[in-house]
Amino acid sequence: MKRLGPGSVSYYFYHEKKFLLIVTLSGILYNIGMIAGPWFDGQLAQYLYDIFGGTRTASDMYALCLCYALVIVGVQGARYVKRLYVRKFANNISLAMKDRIYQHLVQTPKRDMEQADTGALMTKVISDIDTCVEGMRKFTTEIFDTGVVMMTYIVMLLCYDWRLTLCVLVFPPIAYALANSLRRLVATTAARSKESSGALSGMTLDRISNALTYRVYGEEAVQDRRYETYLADYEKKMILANLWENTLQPIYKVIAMIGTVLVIWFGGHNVQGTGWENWDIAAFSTYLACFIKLATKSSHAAKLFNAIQKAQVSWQRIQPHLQAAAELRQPVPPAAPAELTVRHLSFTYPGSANPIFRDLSFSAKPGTLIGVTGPVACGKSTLGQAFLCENPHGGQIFFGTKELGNGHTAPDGIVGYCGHDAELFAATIEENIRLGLPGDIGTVLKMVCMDQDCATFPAGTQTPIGEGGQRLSGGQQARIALARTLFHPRPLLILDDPFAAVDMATEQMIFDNLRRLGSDRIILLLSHRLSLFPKLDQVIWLNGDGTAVVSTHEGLYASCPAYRDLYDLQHAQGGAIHE
Ligand SMILES: Nc1ncnc2c1ncn2[C@@H]1O[C@H](COP(=O)(O)OP(=O)(O)OP(=O)(O)O)[C@@H](O)[C@H]1O
Repeated sequence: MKRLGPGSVSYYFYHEKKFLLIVTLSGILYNIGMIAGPWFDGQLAQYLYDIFGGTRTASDMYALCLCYALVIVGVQGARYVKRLYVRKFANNISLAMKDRIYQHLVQTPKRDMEQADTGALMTKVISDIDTCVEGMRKFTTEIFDTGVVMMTYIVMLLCYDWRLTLCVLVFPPIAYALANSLRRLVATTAARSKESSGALSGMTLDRISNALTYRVYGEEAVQDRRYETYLADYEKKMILANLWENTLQPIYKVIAMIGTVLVIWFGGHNVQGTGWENWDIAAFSTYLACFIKLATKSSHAAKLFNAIQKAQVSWQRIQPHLQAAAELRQPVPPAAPAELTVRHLSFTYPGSANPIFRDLSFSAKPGTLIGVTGPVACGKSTLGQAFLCENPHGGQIFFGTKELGNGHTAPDGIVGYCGHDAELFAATIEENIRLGLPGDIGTVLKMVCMDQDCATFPAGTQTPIGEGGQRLSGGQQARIALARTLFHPRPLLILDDPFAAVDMATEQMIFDNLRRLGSDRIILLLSHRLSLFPKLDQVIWLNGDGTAVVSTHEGLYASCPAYRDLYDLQHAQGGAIHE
């Protein structure tokens, strides 16, 4: 049997089976109890008639009222339980879905996330989950509130007068049919309003994050006008969506209620003894009350159709995220040092005809420091990220006998990565470095020459650094990010321009520390600053046209004019030390 996964709706129903059982039992109790209302209403009318006629006393009426009150308490108690657990059921599903979506989004390759409009994506996904869960909640509730209760009402009406019931039951299906025929329109307008809401969120995020740039370059008025157009579009689409969703409700109700005229006409004949059945006042009142409740319920069915249709549309959009998040990665302990072998590695960005690099092969033993450089935008960062395997690459990367495959293999305990972006978060320095790993961070702080900076902070390593590390200088941010990479033991380190924001003396000190630390590690140093390259064991020069040269500093200096020119230029400016 196929196992239910988070990419299937049934999975969520199945996981909440306990709450569903409680909802089912209390729902059946409540809805069967609902027919007691019309029955008691009819009896009350009859008792009143009998009291005036002298065949009953006031104490009979009191007893009936007491019974009615007790039944109401029981029925409403069941309703309370049903509603409470239906909410719990919906909340749990919403939490489970949001958790999975969150897991998926944080696993999405960073470049993909940057290319997607993150604000719009988040708004759409979260509101799609809400719509979807609302549809599931309504479906669950209405099975009882509409399905079971309508069946009980129909059975009761048939018992009172089956011919009249067949006549009056013609109208509610007309209301259903109308609601059903309009559900696509309702879903489409709702989907458009959601898209517009997502675009507005993206625009808001952009306006806030780039506020300074817009202000400095006098772009504020232009951006504000742009924002206004998004706002106006959102307003228009929201109004349209609400219009289709809510204004048709009274029309459904009127159609479903047309049968009331027949009930009064033919029911009156039944009471007079000239109709299909012989009724007393109680029967007439019960039948009328029951039919009105049935018609009201019928008009609610439109809301159910709309909710389910919208939920289906939302489900189709979030399902791939939920499905993809099904295979969650678990962190594993650091791998042992091993040899790195890269064979015929190639990478081309999706949609591009030109590879960033192709047929790149090299190997390195533990303790090797490899420099990667080349002209501006030659693909250094792209090569570094190939080891994270976030995007599919051609060729093979072996670490020992393990192939770093295409797909998400980053937490395999092999690769440590320090990217261009420090990716610091609003927490203390220590928390940013640790990321949950126990141990003393003092050593790595010394290694990245950050220990003295920390000593000057008011709370030392416990100092909160703000969102993105905004309370630190660029150089401090870069060193904290490097400290984090070094603190988490990995045998293969990819360091993307880690010295870009530090002075040359600090760069030298950190490098010497790296050399000591790297005695059993392989370190790839991606940089356009060549001052340290003479000290590296291997250098990879990316030409920027997809080709590359793998050699040493001396080898490249002798054979690659572009490398030599760049090195000499930096050396002349005091940026490189040729040994
Ligand atoms: N997500 C992407 N999709 C398509 N092309 C991309 C993407 N990211 C980068 N590129 C392109 O790939 C090329 C290499 O980019 P990359 O960032 O790897 O170069 P780099 O050598 O690290 O750059 P720099 O010299 O600025 O440090 C560039 O031409 C860039 O425009």
